[in-house]
This record gives sequence, C-alpha cells and structure tokens, in this order.
Amino acid sequence: MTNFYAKDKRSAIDAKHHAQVIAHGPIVFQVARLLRDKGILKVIENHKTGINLAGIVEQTKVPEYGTRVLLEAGLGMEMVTVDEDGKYYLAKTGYFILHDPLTNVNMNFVQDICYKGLFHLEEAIDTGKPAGLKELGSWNTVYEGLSQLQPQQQKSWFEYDHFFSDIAFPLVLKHIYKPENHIKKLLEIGGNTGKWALASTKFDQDVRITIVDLPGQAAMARKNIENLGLTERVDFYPANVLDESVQFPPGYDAVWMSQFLDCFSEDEIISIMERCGQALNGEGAIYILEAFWDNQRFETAAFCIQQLSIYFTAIANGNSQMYDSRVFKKAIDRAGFDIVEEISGIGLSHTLLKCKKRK
Ligand SMILES: C[S@@+](CC[C@H](N)C(=O)[O-])C[C@H]1O[C@@H](n2cnc3c(N)ncnc32)[C@H](O)[C@@H]1O
Repeated sequence: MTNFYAKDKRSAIDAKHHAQVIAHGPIVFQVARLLRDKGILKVIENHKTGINLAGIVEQTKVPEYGTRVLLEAGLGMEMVTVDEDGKYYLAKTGYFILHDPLTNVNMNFVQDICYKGLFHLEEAIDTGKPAGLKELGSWNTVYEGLSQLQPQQQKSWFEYDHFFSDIAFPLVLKHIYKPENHIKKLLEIGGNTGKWALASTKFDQDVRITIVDLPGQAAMARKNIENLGLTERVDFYPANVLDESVQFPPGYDAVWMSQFLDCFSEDEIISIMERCGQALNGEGAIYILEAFWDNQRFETAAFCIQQLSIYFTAIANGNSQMYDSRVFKKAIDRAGFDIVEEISGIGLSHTLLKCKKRK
C-alpha cells in the first residue's frame, strides 16, 4: 500500500492556488460541465489551428455572452488556451473532460445524483442522515428509489455503478469459480441488474445463483434475467437486509457481495456478514469485492474514491462510505470471519477478499 498522504507536497504558492480551486469548486465544476455539454470543447478540438469566439458561437449556437464567460473561466481552469489573436485551443485537461470515460462517468454522477444533495452535507454530517436525498425523492435510502429515479438520474447512477464492476467482473470470475472453491450454488447479495449472475452463468456452466436485493431492484434484475432466458439458473430473494429479522436462505457454497457492503455502516456490515455465515455450507466462503481508498496504485484513484464517499454521507444513506481497508477488515473480524485470501489491483480499483468463518 502506498501512503500518498505522508507529506505536504505543495509549495506555498501552489497550495494557495489549489485552495482557490477548492473555494470555487461548484463554479469550476459547472463551467467544465457546460464547456463539455454545450459542445464548446468539441468545436475547439475540431479546429487544431485554433478558433476564435465568433467561430465557436457560430458553430455551437450558444449565445456569445455565455460562450465568452465560460471560455474565460475555462482559461484559468486550464481547459483551453488562447493565443494573441484570440484563437482558442483545447488544453490537456479539456481533452480529458471531453474524452476520458472515468472523468465523464464521475462528472455525470456528480451532476445528476450528488450536486443538489451536497448542499445538505452539513446536516448529514450532524445527523448521520442522508439529508440531501430529498433532492432526488422521498425514500429512506437511495437504493429504495433506484428503480424510480428520473431517466437521466437513473442513467448516471447505473453508468457510475457499472463502470467499475463491468471492468472488474471479467477479471474476477476466474478467481471465484476456480475448481478448488467448489461453487455450485452462490448467493449474490446486492445483485442489482443481474450483471454478475449473467457473467457467472456464462463463465461456469453448472453454477446456480440466487440474487438478493430490495424488491424494486430485484424486479429489475428479474426482468433482465427473464429476457436472457436464464430463469432456470437464477432465482430471486427480494429482501431489505437492513431488517435484521431477514435471514438468507441456507445451503450455499459461496456468498458474493460486490460494491455492496460499502452501502452500510460498520455495525450493519457485521450483522449482514453474520447472517451470510448462516447461509453457507460447512466449507463455504464469503467473497467481497470492494474499492478501498487506501489500497490504490494511483493517487487519482484514491482521490476519486475519497470524494465519492461523501455521496454515501449526504445522499445514499448517511452512515456508510468507501472504506479504508483497515476499518473494513476490523468489521470482518468482529463478524467472526478470517480473511483467507486477498487479491488487490483488480480492474480500476478493486480488492477481492475471501472470508471464512472462524472455527
Ligand atoms: C452499489 S450497488 C452494487 C451492485 C452490484 N453488486 C455491482 O457490483 O455493480 C448496491 C446494490 O445493493 C442493493 N442494496 C442496497 N441496500 C440494500 C438493502 N438494504 N437490502 C438489499 N439490497 C440492497 C442496491 O439495490 C444495489 O443493487
């Protein structure tokens, strides 16, 4: 593990500039998003020899005043450069705002799911409640409302969630279904839209999956699984795992939870893990796929995870986060499990933990 945070790396002047970028955060974000969404960056990119304000206005049809203020703010943000003749060029940061898939997924998620809700962060911090969730709808947690979000919100939420798991799933299948794990029946908690079940049934001809998720989400997954003709091998157990009286069905060789336990507080994680233990056969194991901010190869990855963690505080449920692996592992230990295998560096940012009940 690299500790990116042991030293203050900035010069004073650099730190003062960085502090200004933070102080203007919401302005910087909205300007960058509009330079992207109004097609201004694209037009500039298409003119490698530069294009002036009038040319940009003509091609984007954005009013001149609006284009000018966005571009001028974009200069300080290093999104674009300008020459003595007033011609604009795309800068490297502008290129990534325009083209980098991770940046786009994060930006859309922040805009459509987090932006308005984050205004209520202080209340969320003070109360441990997702005070910003009311900007999306009136549910106890965002997960209860996933199937009812507005189409644009739903698109951004699922694209964000799937961006990471779509990259990790193909890489992790071989670790889960290796012959020595003897998995014929797997209980997937937080099965979402059924993507893991689909990938699993393709990868392993014999495995059968039961998906546990909230009723709205289980219905969405059921529809997808039915459309794929997989109902013989995938069944459903709609339930709210926050209800401690909910027990999982028994008789499984494995429990699989991907990007799931970060949706819960430490005490809730312990309660879920304990109940998972009762669903497992004697030699069964729990497999957990998570992104831990302290277990990243790149500082930028750690930064993304730390910042989006605040979505859980203000919007998702008010009491969970993207965990520091040391905090998460303590919860596993308190639930009575040992980590018997750990594989880091899966996909963009994930770690796989195999956990066995302590004897
Ligand atoms: C972040 S998504 C992860 C989805 C998927 N496993 C993946 O890796 O892409 C979390 C999933 O947990 C489900 N979930 C959240 N809270 C839940 C609860 N209290 N009971 C059951 N499922 C829940 C959500 O509906 C969602 O499908």
